[in-house]
Amino acid sequence: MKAYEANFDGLVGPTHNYAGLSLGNVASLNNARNHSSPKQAAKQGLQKMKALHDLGMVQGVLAPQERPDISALRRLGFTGSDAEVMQSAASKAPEIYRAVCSASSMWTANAATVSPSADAADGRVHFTPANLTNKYHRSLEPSTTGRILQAMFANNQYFAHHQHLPDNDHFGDEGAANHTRLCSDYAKNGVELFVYGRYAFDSSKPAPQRFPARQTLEASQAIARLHGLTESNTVFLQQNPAVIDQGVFHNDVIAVGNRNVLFFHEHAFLNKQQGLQEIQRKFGDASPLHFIEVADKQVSVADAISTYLFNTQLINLPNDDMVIIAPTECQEHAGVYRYLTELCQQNTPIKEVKYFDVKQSMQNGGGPACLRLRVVLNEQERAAVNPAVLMSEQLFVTLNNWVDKHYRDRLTEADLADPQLLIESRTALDELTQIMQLGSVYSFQR
Ligand SMILES: NCCC[C@H](NC(=O)CCC(=O)O)C(=O)O
Repeated sequence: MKAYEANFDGLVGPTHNYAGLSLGNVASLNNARNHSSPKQAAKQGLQKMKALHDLGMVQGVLAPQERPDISALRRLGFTGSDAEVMQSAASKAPEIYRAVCSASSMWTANAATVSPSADAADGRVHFTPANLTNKYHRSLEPSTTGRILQAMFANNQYFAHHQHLPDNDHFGDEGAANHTRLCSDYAKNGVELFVYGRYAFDSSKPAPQRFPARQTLEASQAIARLHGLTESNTVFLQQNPAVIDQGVFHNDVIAVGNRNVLFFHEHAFLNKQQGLQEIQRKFGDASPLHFIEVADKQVSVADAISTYLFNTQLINLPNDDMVIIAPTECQEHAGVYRYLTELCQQNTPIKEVKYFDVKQSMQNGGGPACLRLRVVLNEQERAAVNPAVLMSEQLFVTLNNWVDKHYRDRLTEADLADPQLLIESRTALDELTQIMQLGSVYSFQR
């Protein structure tokens, strides 16, 4: 049976803002406290989704989360009406308040790890929401993410949903941002590559010194067990601690894979040669595997981080050409633009680059690849997906109108404490759950 790679992009939420919450993420810290435009951010995301849909891809939408997260504040001892909770947290604990306002669920590469049915022992598609323990603002996401995924992939004949890993740094898990799958054909058994930043239970092993490693080996191994993967279709590779210390907070800032291509920077991995050999051995030789390695003298790690050359989507169009979906920052950087232009003329499956403006997201360290969760689906599985979450001409128009109706053009830190913002956000999400037929996934609806 034919299988497709579907991309589920995060719809940017109404509180999108720049709060400088992510130590180790250069863009997040550099843009801290700038004003944002939630409306523009949501529309940039919708444009990318619609463009991929128009290219003939299966494109879906993942709903945003409820922010500010009032239940998180109540759990921390803030009391009174919702407006009182907001205002007392904003004045007494502004750093906590900013965290509970983050629209960070927009980066759905961190929503979950997904294994296709062709790889899993029980022949189902497996989902494990990421616990995102390393950053408080992101640790608020997994339970709601789980509910949203269950509402989208509701048929347990085809879809298996796991609880997120234990909420502890030992099992720090950042989802698909540290996971990529190589295969000769989406429908066939592939090699799932898990990239981790450190060992949780062995402090003698290499680890970054300056910035946190968000993903542990033990978390990646647990996901592989839960999904029923085997030794022969998994590879665990350590990220180079030196690049984490330069600002590569997820592997998808320095490497991306699709089908028979792994595109990565020279300094991405520790024990690179050994790792690549293992990938090649497990991939087999039924079809050619392309390792496209970018040397530091071609593009430095710093330039990779500022342009997000590797936070690109590698997709196969229906005619089977492989295309790179890149942020316009790559086009604006002379060296990276030259590299990409030359890449398309070489003898690799990559034939073309398409550039998209996702600046509102980029300014928080999220490129095109951060904005999407990949789910490989065969025809039966695809037919079992909640149809209201799949992009179409109609859904594109509906969601643009919905954004126009509910979103602000401009948001500053002071605006986050406005009780009206909570009302606007809940009104918008309540309507969205009807549009996307999700049921009552948010706390305020339960
Ligand atoms: N995959 C991209 C994730 C980007 C995300 N940024 C943030 O949460 C920044 C939020 C802020 O600083 O307002 C992160 O670092 O996890």
